[in-house]
Amino acid sequence: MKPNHWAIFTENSTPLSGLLDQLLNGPLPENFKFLQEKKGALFSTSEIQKWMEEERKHDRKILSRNHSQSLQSMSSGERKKALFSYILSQQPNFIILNNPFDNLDPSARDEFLSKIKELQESTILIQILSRKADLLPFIEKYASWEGQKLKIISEVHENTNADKEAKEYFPGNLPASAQKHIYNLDTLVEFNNVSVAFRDKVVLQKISWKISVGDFWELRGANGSGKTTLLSLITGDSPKAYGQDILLFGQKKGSGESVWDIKKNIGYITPALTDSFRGYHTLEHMLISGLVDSIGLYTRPTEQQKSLAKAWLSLLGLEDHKDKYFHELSKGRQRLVMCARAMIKQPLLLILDEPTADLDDRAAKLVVHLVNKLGSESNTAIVFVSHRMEPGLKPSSIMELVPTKKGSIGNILS
Ligand SMILES: Nc1ncnc2c1ncn2[C@@H]1O[C@H](COP(=O)(O)OP(=O)(O)OP(=O)(O)O)[C@@H](O)[C@H]1O
Repeated sequence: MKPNHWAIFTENSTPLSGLLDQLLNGPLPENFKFLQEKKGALFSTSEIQKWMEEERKHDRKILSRNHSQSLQSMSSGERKKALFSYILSQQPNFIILNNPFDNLDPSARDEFLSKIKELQESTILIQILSRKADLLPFIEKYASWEGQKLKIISEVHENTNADKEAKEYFPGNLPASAQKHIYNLDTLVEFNNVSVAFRDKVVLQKISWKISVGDFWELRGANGSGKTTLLSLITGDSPKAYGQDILLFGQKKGSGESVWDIKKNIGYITPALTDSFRGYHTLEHMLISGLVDSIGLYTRPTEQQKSLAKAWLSLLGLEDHKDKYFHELSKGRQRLVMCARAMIKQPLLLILDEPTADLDDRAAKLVVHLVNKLGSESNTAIVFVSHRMEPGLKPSSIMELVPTKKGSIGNILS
Protein backbone atom coordinates (compact mmCIF):
# COMPACT_ATOMS: atom_id res chain seq x y z
CA MET A 1 0.00 0.00 0.00
CA LYS A 2 1.22 3.49 -0.86
CA PRO A 3 2.35 5.43 2.22
CA ASN A 4 0.10 8.13 3.54
CA HIS A 5 1.87 11.43 2.69
CA TRP A 6 0.76 14.80 4.03
CA ALA A 7 1.52 18.44 3.40
CA ILE A 8 1.08 20.85 6.31
CA PHE A 9 0.91 24.52 5.38
CA THR A 10 2.24 27.00 7.89
CA GLU A 11 2.34 30.74 8.20
CA ASN A 12 5.21 32.59 9.79
CA SER A 13 2.97 33.90 12.55
CA THR A 14 2.63 30.51 14.25
CA PRO A 15 5.72 28.87 15.76
CA LEU A 16 6.33 25.32 14.59
CA SER A 17 7.83 23.78 17.71
CA GLY A 18 4.45 22.57 19.04
CA LEU A 19 3.62 20.82 15.76
CA LEU A 20 7.01 19.13 15.47
CA ASP A 21 6.83 17.98 19.05
CA GLN A 22 3.40 16.41 18.55
CA LEU A 23 4.43 14.63 15.37
CA LEU A 24 7.73 13.32 16.73
CA ASN A 25 6.95 12.74 20.41
CA GLY A 26 3.14 12.69 20.64
CA PRO A 27 0.41 12.87 21.60
CA LEU A 28 -0.31 12.56 17.90
CA PRO A 29 -2.97 14.83 16.41
CA GLU A 30 -6.18 13.33 15.05
CA ASN A 31 -5.61 12.03 11.46
CA PHE A 32 -1.94 11.40 12.25
CA LYS A 33 -2.42 8.41 14.57
CA PHE A 34 -0.99 6.24 11.79
CA LEU A 35 2.46 7.48 12.92
CA GLN A 36 2.02 5.65 16.25
CA GLU A 37 5.01 3.40 17.08
CA LYS A 38 6.82 4.56 13.94
CA LYS A 39 10.35 5.89 13.89
CA GLY A 40 10.48 9.49 12.67
CA ALA A 41 13.24 11.85 11.55
CA LEU A 42 13.31 15.59 11.07
CA PHE A 43 14.88 17.23 8.02
CA SER A 44 15.20 20.92 8.80
CA THR A 45 17.62 23.82 9.14
CA SER A 46 17.27 23.67 12.92
CA GLU A 47 18.48 20.05 12.85
CA ILE A 48 21.54 21.16 10.89
CA GLN A 49 22.21 23.85 13.52
CA LYS A 50 21.90 21.20 16.23
CA TRP A 51 24.38 18.89 14.54
CA MET A 52 26.82 21.76 13.91
CA GLU A 53 26.72 22.59 17.61
CA GLU A 54 27.20 18.90 18.44
CA GLU A 55 30.20 18.58 16.12
CA ARG A 56 31.73 21.77 17.48
CA LYS A 57 31.20 20.94 21.17
CA HIS A 58 32.40 17.36 21.03
CA ASP A 59 34.89 17.77 18.20
CA ARG A 60 33.25 14.74 16.57
CA LYS A 61 32.17 14.37 12.95
CA ILE A 62 28.70 12.87 12.61
CA LEU A 63 26.87 14.30 9.60
CA SER A 64 30.18 15.07 7.91
CA ARG A 65 31.72 11.69 8.68
CA ASN A 66 32.03 10.81 4.99
CA HIS A 67 33.48 14.21 4.07
CA SER A 68 36.96 15.64 4.46
CA GLN A 69 35.67 18.99 5.72
CA SER A 70 33.64 19.90 8.81
CA LEU A 71 29.92 20.64 8.70
CA GLN A 72 30.74 24.21 9.73
CA SER A 73 32.88 24.85 6.63
CA MET A 74 30.34 23.38 4.19
CA SER A 75 28.00 25.55 2.16
CA SER A 76 24.34 25.58 3.20
CA GLY A 77 23.35 23.29 0.31
CA GLU A 78 26.14 20.83 1.14
CA ARG A 79 24.99 20.71 4.77
CA LYS A 80 21.44 19.88 3.66
CA LYS A 81 22.73 17.02 1.51
CA ALA A 82 24.81 15.71 4.43
CA LEU A 83 21.77 15.74 6.76
CA PHE A 84 19.61 13.99 4.18
CA SER A 85 22.15 11.16 3.66
CA TYR A 86 22.44 10.76 7.42
CA ILE A 87 18.67 10.50 7.82
CA LEU A 88 18.45 7.88 5.06
CA SER A 89 21.18 5.86 6.75
CA GLN A 90 18.97 5.74 9.89
CA GLN A 91 16.10 4.18 7.87
CA PRO A 92 13.21 6.02 9.54
CA ASN A 93 9.57 5.04 8.84
CA PHE A 94 8.60 8.65 8.35
CA ILE A 95 10.44 11.89 7.59
CA ILE A 96 9.21 15.37 8.39
CA LEU A 97 10.53 17.61 5.63
CA ASN A 98 10.47 21.14 7.00
CA ASN A 99 10.71 23.56 4.05
CA PRO A 100 13.05 21.10 2.33
CA PHE A 101 13.77 23.30 -0.68
CA ASP A 102 15.04 26.34 1.22
CA ASN A 103 18.72 27.08 0.47
CA LEU A 104 18.70 24.82 -2.61
CA ASP A 105 19.47 26.14 -6.08
CA PRO A 106 17.21 25.01 -8.97
CA SER A 107 19.37 22.06 -10.04
CA ALA A 108 19.82 20.87 -6.44
CA ARG A 109 16.03 21.16 -6.04
CA ASP A 110 15.48 18.91 -9.06
CA GLU A 111 18.02 16.39 -7.79
CA PHE A 112 16.44 16.40 -4.33
CA LEU A 113 12.96 16.09 -5.76
CA SER A 114 13.87 12.98 -7.74
CA LYS A 115 15.36 11.37 -4.61
CA ILE A 116 12.19 12.18 -2.69
CA LYS A 117 10.02 10.75 -5.45
CA GLU A 118 11.87 7.44 -5.09
CA LEU A 119 11.61 7.58 -1.33
CA GLN A 120 7.84 8.14 -1.35
CA GLU A 121 7.31 4.51 -2.38
CA SER A 122 8.70 3.25 0.92
CA THR A 123 8.71 6.05 3.48
CA ILE A 124 5.93 8.26 4.85
CA LEU A 125 6.67 11.90 4.07
CA ILE A 126 5.20 14.82 5.94
CA GLN A 127 6.09 18.05 4.22
CA ILE A 128 5.86 21.26 6.19
CA LEU A 129 5.84 24.21 3.87
CA SER A 130 5.39 27.92 3.85
CA ARG A 131 5.73 28.52 0.08
CA LYS A 132 2.90 27.04 -1.99
CA ALA A 133 5.12 26.55 -5.03
CA ASP A 134 7.15 24.00 -3.03
CA LEU A 135 4.33 21.46 -2.66
CA LEU A 136 5.55 17.96 -3.54
CA PRO A 137 3.56 16.84 -6.60
CA PHE A 138 2.54 13.44 -5.27
CA ILE A 139 1.02 14.67 -2.00
CA GLU A 140 -2.76 14.61 -1.90
CA LYS A 141 -3.60 15.23 1.75
CA TYR A 142 -3.34 18.67 3.24
CA ALA A 143 -3.56 20.33 6.61
CA SER A 144 -2.74 23.74 7.94
CA TRP A 145 -1.11 24.76 11.21
CA GLU A 146 -2.75 27.90 12.50
CA GLY A 147 -2.87 29.27 16.02
CA GLN A 148 -1.20 26.10 17.36
CA LYS A 149 -3.97 23.93 15.85
CA LEU A 150 -3.88 21.44 13.03
CA LYS A 151 -6.78 21.84 10.61
CA ILE A 152 -7.50 19.47 7.75
CA ILE A 153 -8.01 21.32 4.46
CA SER A 154 -9.20 20.02 1.12
CA GLU A 155 -7.59 22.54 -1.24
CA VAL A 156 -4.45 24.61 -1.48
CA HIS A 157 -5.17 28.33 -1.70
CA GLU A 158 -2.86 30.95 -3.11
CA ASN A 159 -2.56 34.09 -1.03
CA THR A 160 -3.87 36.38 -3.75
CA ASN A 161 -3.88 39.49 -1.57
CA ALA A 162 -0.15 39.42 -1.04
CA ASP A 163 0.77 41.55 -4.08
CA LYS A 164 -1.68 44.26 -3.30
CA GLU A 165 -0.79 44.36 0.35
CA ALA A 166 2.93 44.48 -0.36
CA LYS A 167 2.63 47.52 -2.60
CA GLU A 168 0.68 49.38 0.00
CA TYR A 169 2.65 48.28 3.00
CA PHE A 170 5.48 50.83 3.27
CA PRO A 171 3.94 54.11 2.17
CA GLY A 172 6.28 56.60 3.93
CA ASN A 173 9.71 57.93 3.02
CA LEU A 174 12.85 56.22 4.27
CA PRO A 175 13.94 57.85 7.55
CA ALA A 176 17.11 59.92 7.15
CA SER A 177 20.05 59.00 9.34
CA ALA A 178 21.90 61.64 11.33
CA GLN A 179 25.12 59.75 10.63
CA LYS A 180 26.50 60.84 7.29
CA HIS A 181 29.19 58.88 5.55
CA ILE A 182 31.75 61.17 3.98
CA TYR A 183 32.58 59.29 0.84
CA ASN A 184 33.53 61.03 -2.34
CA LEU A 185 34.34 58.10 -4.62
CA ASP A 186 32.00 56.28 -6.95
CA THR A 187 33.40 52.78 -6.43
CA LEU A 188 32.72 51.00 -3.14
CA VAL A 189 34.21 47.57 -3.80
CA GLU A 190 36.46 46.41 -6.61
CA PHE A 191 37.79 42.89 -7.18
CA ASN A 192 40.38 42.29 -9.88
CA ASN A 193 41.08 38.68 -10.81
CA VAL A 194 40.40 37.42 -7.30
CA SER A 195 40.81 33.67 -6.77
CA VAL A 196 40.21 31.64 -3.62
CA ALA A 197 41.11 28.02 -2.86
CA PHE A 198 40.69 25.87 0.23
CA ARG A 199 43.65 23.49 0.20
CA ASP A 200 43.62 22.15 -3.36
CA LYS A 201 39.97 22.99 -4.03
CA VAL A 202 39.65 26.18 -6.06
CA VAL A 203 36.32 27.87 -5.26
CA LEU A 204 36.61 31.25 -7.00
CA GLN A 205 38.56 31.74 -10.20
CA LYS A 206 39.67 35.19 -11.31
CA ILE A 207 36.59 37.12 -10.24
CA SER A 208 36.43 40.77 -11.30
CA TRP A 209 33.54 42.78 -9.88
CA LYS A 210 32.87 46.42 -9.18
CA ILE A 211 30.13 47.63 -6.82
CA SER A 212 29.41 51.37 -7.10
CA VAL A 213 27.44 53.77 -4.92
CA GLY A 214 23.69 53.08 -5.22
CA ASP A 215 24.03 49.80 -7.20
CA PHE A 216 21.47 47.04 -6.61
CA TRP A 217 23.06 43.64 -7.27
CA GLU A 218 21.54 40.21 -7.09
CA LEU A 219 24.23 37.59 -6.41
CA ARG A 220 23.29 34.22 -7.87
CA GLY A 221 25.00 30.87 -8.10
CA ALA A 222 24.47 27.17 -7.51
CA ASN A 223 24.99 25.64 -4.08
CA GLY A 224 28.68 25.64 -3.25
CA SER A 225 29.55 28.06 -6.07
CA GLY A 226 31.20 30.45 -3.59
CA LYS A 227 28.64 33.19 -2.82
CA THR A 228 29.32 33.21 0.92
CA THR A 229 33.06 32.99 0.28
CA LEU A 230 32.87 36.00 -2.03
CA LEU A 231 30.86 38.04 0.49
CA SER A 232 33.28 37.15 3.31
CA LEU A 233 36.03 38.83 1.28
CA ILE A 234 34.03 42.06 1.49
CA THR A 235 32.92 41.87 5.11
CA GLY A 236 36.46 41.36 6.37
CA ASP A 237 35.66 37.89 7.74
CA SER A 238 38.06 35.95 5.52
CA PRO A 239 41.85 35.80 5.69
CA LYS A 240 41.71 34.76 2.01
CA ALA A 241 41.29 38.43 1.08
CA TYR A 242 44.92 39.23 1.91
CA GLY A 243 47.36 39.40 -0.95
CA GLN A 244 44.52 39.87 -3.46
CA ASP A 245 43.74 42.86 -5.64
CA ILE A 246 40.73 44.07 -3.66
CA LEU A 247 39.68 47.66 -3.05
CA LEU A 248 37.23 48.19 -0.18
CA PHE A 249 35.72 51.64 0.35
CA GLY A 250 38.67 53.42 -1.20
CA GLN A 251 41.33 51.41 0.63
CA LYS A 252 43.45 48.66 -0.84
CA LYS A 253 42.95 45.41 1.10
CA GLY A 254 45.95 44.78 3.32
CA SER A 255 46.92 48.45 3.60
CA GLY A 256 46.50 48.56 7.37
CA GLU A 257 42.70 48.91 7.53
CA SER A 258 40.96 47.33 10.52
CA VAL A 259 37.94 45.02 10.25
CA TRP A 260 36.04 47.81 12.05
CA ASP A 261 37.02 50.32 9.31
CA ILE A 262 35.30 48.03 6.83
CA LYS A 263 32.33 46.95 8.92
CA LYS A 264 31.23 50.47 9.74
CA ASN A 265 30.40 50.92 6.05
CA ILE A 266 28.36 47.74 5.80
CA GLY A 267 24.95 46.68 7.03
CA TYR A 268 24.15 43.03 6.65
CA ILE A 269 21.74 40.28 7.52
CA THR A 270 22.37 36.58 7.40
CA PRO A 271 20.20 33.75 8.78
CA ALA A 272 22.83 33.22 11.51
CA LEU A 273 22.65 36.86 12.59
CA THR A 274 18.86 36.65 13.08
CA ASP A 275 19.39 33.53 15.21
CA SER A 276 21.86 35.35 17.43
CA PHE A 277 19.12 37.63 18.80
CA ARG A 278 17.65 35.05 21.15
CA GLY A 279 17.49 37.13 24.34
CA TYR A 280 15.09 39.82 25.48
CA HIS A 281 15.68 42.60 22.96
CA THR A 282 12.92 45.15 22.48
CA LEU A 283 12.32 46.31 18.92
CA GLU A 284 13.50 49.79 19.80
CA HIS A 285 16.78 48.44 21.16
CA MET A 286 17.17 46.05 18.23
CA LEU A 287 17.03 48.93 15.79
CA ILE A 288 19.32 51.19 17.80
CA SER A 289 21.86 48.36 18.13
CA GLY A 290 22.17 48.58 14.32
CA LEU A 291 23.68 52.04 14.73
CA VAL A 292 26.48 50.66 16.88
CA ASP A 293 26.75 47.18 15.33
CA SER A 294 26.23 45.28 18.56
CA ILE A 295 24.07 42.32 19.50
CA GLY A 296 22.05 43.97 22.24
CA LEU A 297 22.38 47.48 23.55
CA TYR A 298 24.81 48.29 26.33
CA THR A 299 24.46 52.06 26.62
CA ARG A 300 21.42 54.24 27.25
CA PRO A 301 20.02 55.34 23.87
CA THR A 302 19.89 59.06 23.09
CA GLU A 303 16.64 60.83 22.21
CA GLN A 304 17.89 61.19 18.65
CA GLN A 305 18.49 57.44 18.39
CA LYS A 306 15.06 56.73 19.84
CA SER A 307 13.34 58.98 17.35
CA LEU A 308 15.20 57.39 14.43
CA ALA A 309 14.15 53.92 15.67
CA LYS A 310 10.59 55.19 15.96
CA ALA A 311 10.64 56.45 12.37
CA TRP A 312 11.80 53.03 11.11
CA LEU A 313 9.21 51.19 13.20
CA SER A 314 6.55 53.44 11.82
CA LEU A 315 7.69 52.72 8.25
CA LEU A 316 7.27 49.00 9.01
CA GLY A 317 3.85 49.58 10.56
CA LEU A 318 5.20 48.55 13.97
CA GLU A 319 5.17 51.92 15.73
CA ASP A 320 3.00 50.56 18.54
CA HIS A 321 5.37 47.68 19.22
CA LYS A 322 8.59 49.43 20.23
CA ASP A 323 8.65 47.73 23.64
CA LYS A 324 7.71 44.32 22.31
CA TYR A 325 10.41 41.65 22.33
CA PHE A 326 11.95 40.68 19.01
CA HIS A 327 11.47 36.94 19.67
CA GLU A 328 7.72 37.50 20.09
CA LEU A 329 7.34 38.69 16.49
CA SER A 330 6.40 36.44 13.57
CA LYS A 331 9.34 35.32 11.44
CA GLY A 332 8.26 37.63 8.63
CA ARG A 333 8.18 40.69 10.87
CA GLN A 334 11.49 39.67 12.43
CA ARG A 335 13.06 39.71 8.97
CA LEU A 336 11.65 43.18 8.21
CA VAL A 337 13.08 44.45 11.49
CA MET A 338 16.45 42.88 10.63
CA CYS A 339 16.43 44.71 7.26
CA ALA A 340 15.64 48.00 9.01
CA ARG A 341 18.32 47.33 11.65
CA ALA A 342 20.91 46.74 8.92
CA MET A 343 19.82 49.92 7.14
CA ILE A 344 19.37 52.29 10.07
CA LYS A 345 22.94 53.63 9.90
CA GLN A 346 22.48 54.15 6.14
CA PRO A 347 25.56 52.14 5.31
CA LEU A 348 27.36 52.51 2.01
CA LEU A 349 26.70 48.83 1.34
CA LEU A 350 23.86 46.55 2.45
CA ILE A 351 24.43 42.80 2.17
CA LEU A 352 21.32 40.64 2.40
CA ASP A 353 22.21 36.96 2.50
CA GLU A 354 19.05 34.91 1.87
CA PRO A 355 16.69 37.39 3.54
CA THR A 356 13.63 35.45 2.35
CA ALA A 357 14.75 31.94 3.40
CA ASP A 358 12.20 30.19 5.57
CA LEU A 359 9.47 32.79 5.00
CA ASP A 360 5.95 32.20 3.72
CA ASP A 361 4.82 33.71 0.39
CA ARG A 362 3.34 36.81 1.93
CA ALA A 363 6.28 37.58 4.22
CA ALA A 364 8.78 36.99 1.39
CA LYS A 365 6.91 39.45 -0.82
CA LEU A 366 6.98 42.07 1.90
CA VAL A 367 10.74 41.66 2.33
CA VAL A 368 11.25 41.93 -1.45
CA HIS A 369 9.12 45.04 -1.52
CA LEU A 370 11.05 46.65 1.35
CA VAL A 371 14.38 45.82 -0.31
CA ASN A 372 13.19 47.35 -3.61
CA LYS A 373 12.27 50.46 -1.69
CA LEU A 374 15.68 50.62 0.00
CA GLY A 375 17.28 50.17 -3.43
CA SER A 376 15.30 52.87 -5.17
CA GLU A 377 15.09 55.50 -2.42
CA SER A 378 18.61 55.52 -0.98
CA ASN A 379 22.24 55.75 -2.09
CA THR A 380 23.09 52.55 -0.29
CA ALA A 381 24.35 49.85 -2.64
CA ILE A 382 22.65 46.47 -2.14
CA VAL A 383 23.83 42.91 -2.69
CA PHE A 384 20.91 40.46 -2.44
CA VAL A 385 21.63 36.73 -2.31
CA SER A 386 18.88 34.19 -2.83
CA HIS A 387 18.48 30.75 -4.34
CA ARG A 388 14.96 31.42 -5.43
CA MET A 389 14.09 33.75 -8.24
CA GLU A 390 12.11 36.10 -6.03
CA PRO A 391 9.18 37.43 -8.06
CA GLY A 392 9.10 41.22 -8.03
CA LEU A 393 12.74 41.78 -7.00
CA LYS A 394 14.18 44.68 -9.01
CA PRO A 395 17.98 44.50 -9.03
CA SER A 396 19.82 46.69 -11.53
CA SER A 397 22.54 44.07 -12.17
CA ILE A 398 23.17 40.39 -11.56
CA MET A 399 26.46 38.70 -10.67
CA GLU A 400 26.23 34.98 -11.34
CA LEU A 401 28.88 32.58 -10.09
CA VAL A 402 29.19 29.79 -12.61
CA PRO A 403 31.02 26.67 -11.39
CA THR A 404 33.74 25.25 -13.65
CA LYS A 405 36.31 22.52 -13.00
CA LYS A 406 38.77 25.23 -11.99
CA GLY A 407 36.44 27.09 -9.60
CA SER A 408 33.55 29.48 -10.21
CA ILE A 409 33.88 32.29 -12.68
CA GLY A 410 31.84 35.48 -12.45
CA ASN A 411 29.25 36.20 -15.12
CA ILE A 412 27.80 39.70 -15.05
CA LEU A 413 24.27 40.10 -16.42
CA SER A 414 22.93 43.64 -16.47
N1 LIG B 1 36.86 26.78 5.41
C1 LIG B 1 36.61 25.98 4.38
N2 LIG B 1 37.32 24.86 4.19
C2 LIG B 1 37.08 24.06 3.13
N3 LIG B 1 36.13 24.30 2.19
C3 LIG B 1 35.41 25.40 2.33
C4 LIG B 1 35.59 26.31 3.43
N4 LIG B 1 34.71 27.31 3.30
C5 LIG B 1 34.00 27.06 2.17
N5 LIG B 1 34.42 25.91 1.59
C6 LIG B 1 33.90 25.31 0.37
O1 LIG B 1 33.83 26.32 -0.62
C7 LIG B 1 32.72 26.07 -1.48
C8 LIG B 1 31.91 27.36 -1.58
O2 LIG B 1 31.21 27.54 -0.36
P1 LIG B 1 30.22 28.76 -0.14
O3 LIG B 1 29.63 28.60 1.21
O4 LIG B 1 30.94 30.03 -0.44
O5 LIG B 1 29.16 28.48 -1.28
P2 LIG B 1 27.72 29.14 -1.50
O6 LIG B 1 27.66 29.53 -2.93
O7 LIG B 1 27.50 30.20 -0.49
O8 LIG B 1 26.80 27.87 -1.27
P3 LIG B 1 25.30 27.72 -0.73
O9 LIG B 1 24.43 28.31 -1.75
O10 LIG B 1 25.10 26.23 -0.65
O11 LIG B 1 25.22 28.39 0.61
C9 LIG B 1 31.94 24.90 -0.89
O12 LIG B 1 32.23 23.73 -1.62
C10 LIG B 1 32.46 24.81 0.53
O13 LIG B 1 32.44 23.49 1.00
